[in-house]
Amino acid sequence: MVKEGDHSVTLDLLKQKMAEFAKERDWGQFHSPRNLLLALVGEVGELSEIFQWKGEVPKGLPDWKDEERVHLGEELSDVLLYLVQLSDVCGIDLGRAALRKVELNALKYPVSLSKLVSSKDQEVIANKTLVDNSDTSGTDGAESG
Ligand SMILES: Nc1ccn([C@H]2C[C@H](O)[C@@H](COP(=O)(O)OP(=O)(O)OP(=O)(O)O)O2)c(=O)n1
Repeated sequence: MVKEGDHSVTLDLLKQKMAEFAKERDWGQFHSPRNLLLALVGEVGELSEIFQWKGEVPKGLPDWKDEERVHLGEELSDVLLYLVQLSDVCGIDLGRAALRKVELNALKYPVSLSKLVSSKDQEVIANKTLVDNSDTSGTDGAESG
């Protein structure tokens, strides 16, 4: 049984456990990349429902009941477990890929740059991807720099 603060939980362990889970039930036949992606998206929907209509909630969720926290942990886990399985059947080493992405992010958004610009511009940089990908032409088009 996993105890609180147990640092032995790794992506590899989760990958092994989920592969075992699927094998024991002969569910590998259903775990195609597309099916796992759809299951993942479904769980993201369930995760979203927890926050739906609540308005903004403070970090740490100070006012949440224990059972709400447990539920949140379960939905976060479902998302992670499907993501781990999706990566596995696609032959992607998720840990390595994520670590590489962390390094790429650091190159793309250098600390030196964030210290040069105002906090308003930092917000713009942090949301740049969202703005770039948004379809709305009504944004104020604010640019950093
Ligand atoms: N074919 C399947 C079915 C389930 N799971 C695993 C991954 C998730 O961690 C969890 C998802 O189970 P459910 O589909 O029962 O979803 P919930 O646990 O969210 O239940 P519910 O949708 O009833 O709230 O079980 C899996 O790997 N492969």
